[in-house]
Amino acid sequence: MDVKYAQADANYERVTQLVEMAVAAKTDVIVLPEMWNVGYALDKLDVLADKGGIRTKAFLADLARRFHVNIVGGSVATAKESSYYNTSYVFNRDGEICSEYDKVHLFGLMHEDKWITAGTKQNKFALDGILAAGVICYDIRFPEWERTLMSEGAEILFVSAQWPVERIEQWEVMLRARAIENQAFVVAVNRIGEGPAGEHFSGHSLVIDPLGNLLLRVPDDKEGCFNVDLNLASIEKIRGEIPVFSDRKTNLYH
Ligand SMILES: O=C(O)CCC(=O)C(=O)O
Repeated sequence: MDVKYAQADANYERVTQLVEMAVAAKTDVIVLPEMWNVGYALDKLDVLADKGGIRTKAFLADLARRFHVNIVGGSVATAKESSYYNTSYVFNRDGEICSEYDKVHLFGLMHEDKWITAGTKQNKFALDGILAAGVICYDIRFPEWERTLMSEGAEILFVSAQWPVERIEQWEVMLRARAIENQAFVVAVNRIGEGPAGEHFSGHSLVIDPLGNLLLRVPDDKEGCFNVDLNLASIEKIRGEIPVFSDRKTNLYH
């Protein structure tokens, strides 16, 4: 998705169009990018942040219920009490909220930490009975965070991002590593388009299997809806052959 800077109405409308495209392809789970409601309009959050996430929660719940589809709702800028957050909501097919996650690792290079308050909670949920976890953008640089989220049986890691093109090779390498080390599918959605200071986001969304193989690499700068089938049955064999979770020496780690 090309997120329009500081233009909430246009972005909600575009998400509706993209969700309609996705459900036409009989999708089970739809994944959105990071901060899709207003982009990184950090100095305008007093006006633009979604207060209490009320608009986004009603919007995603309605889409999920109406189209009977699970939605990993990327993230949006929210205002909660007297602070701003980079918040992800997950809704199941019945339009019920499964998770609310505030981004934990804030990206100092884009001054996110000056405007946004860091979350303190994990993001784990089940969709159609499948255990999964979610993180946002810079969170992927902290493998101990993904390990924490994935160590109790989660099979899919969802990632939503506004990751700039100049570090897109790092994005791909780290995501493949997160898939291999956690023996899990990684579904990573990155926005396209330009930020307010001329930052370029190339998309390059990825779906990766538990062995690190690419199942999908969306062509750069292409907006749209892209579908992949995940063979979840493969996970049991992979984790059985090389049991990294039970081989951990947690007493030696900090
Ligand atoms: O870690 C990076 O290189 C990019 C992170 C980022 O852009 C973000 O978290 O918003």
